[in-house]
Amino acid sequence: MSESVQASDVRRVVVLGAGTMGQGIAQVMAQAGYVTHLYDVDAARIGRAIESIKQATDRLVQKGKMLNEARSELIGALVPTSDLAQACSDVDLVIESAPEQMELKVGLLREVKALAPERAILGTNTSSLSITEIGTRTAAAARTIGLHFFNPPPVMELLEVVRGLGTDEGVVATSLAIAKRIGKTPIVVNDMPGFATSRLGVVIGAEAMRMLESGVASAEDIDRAMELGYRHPMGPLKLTDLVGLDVRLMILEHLHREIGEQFRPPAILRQMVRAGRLGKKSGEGFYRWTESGPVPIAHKR
Ligand SMILES: NC(=O)c1ccc[n+]([C@@H]2O[C@H](COP(=O)([O-])OP(=O)(O)OC[C@H]3O[C@@H](n4cnc5c(N)ncnc54)[C@H](O)[C@@H]3O)[C@@H](O)[C@H]2O)c1
Repeated sequence: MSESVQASDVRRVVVLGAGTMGQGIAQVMAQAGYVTHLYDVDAARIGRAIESIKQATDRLVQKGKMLNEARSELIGALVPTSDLAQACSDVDLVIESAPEQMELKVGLLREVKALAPERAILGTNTSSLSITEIGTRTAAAARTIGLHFFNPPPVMELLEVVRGLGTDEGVVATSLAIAKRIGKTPIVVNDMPGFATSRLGVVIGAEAMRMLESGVASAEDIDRAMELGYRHPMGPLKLTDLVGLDVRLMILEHLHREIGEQFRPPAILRQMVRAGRLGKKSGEGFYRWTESGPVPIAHKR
């Protein structure tokens, strides 16, 4: 295999998946000056994501948090695309942010590997799946790495860099340099299910759901307990709404299989996902999401 790209040579990025996370990641990468192609199987999602980025950055300009010129450069660096081959033809860094399903991610990254130059780093924003498995099954272990962003990516400071068993140390070093360039603070974590963040985060979220199920307190009071009692910036149920209940369910199912009983998904979570109550993105989860923010709702026990 030829050498993977050095951080100073990274110019062109492809973000795969224009959902909750892909949209924010594309914004962050474009803001740092990378030519950022945003791809999704669902073309309508790409258009919506670009529109949301335009609106979000417009608000930043209005609040004086971003210069108009910086916004224009950011928007100019974004390239919406439905043509995967064209997007990958000269890519240096891929950031896959498709749904949390191993088969889907492996299939997509295999396709990308066949289209991209050998120097390209294959990053995945998976919250819990094995980087080692993804790298092995795409036959690209050395240049496969976890680049785990947090929600919302333009605001959250952490980048969890996950090293698979076969990940090249040069690829880790390049990822750390990229993290600095995009203004994030990286941590390096070895590839274990749920890494350092999701493994702890979903335990609190799942326990909060079980407490709601058994009637310990209302959703807002459970959240307040952690916000005011433990200084969490956001309670676990509100955070689950922000992440997406479907995303949290997929992570819990994976960690339940990999680690054990403490990760068994609560019944209320399965039921809400079946009902299409996915949180902020569907308008309702543990809260109803309005223009002015989350509004408490009563939960049947
Ligand atoms: N939601 C969070 O807070 C959060 C935080 C960190 C990491 N993650 C991880 O990020 C990834 C994406 O999560 P999300 O919340 O953005 O999901 P999402 O459902 O909002 O978005 C996923 C997007 O991927 C697209 N997609 C589906 N199949 C595709 C394919 N074959 N090629 C390209 N695009 C495809 C969908 O159309 C959708 O737009 C998951 O791995 C998740 O675990 C999520």
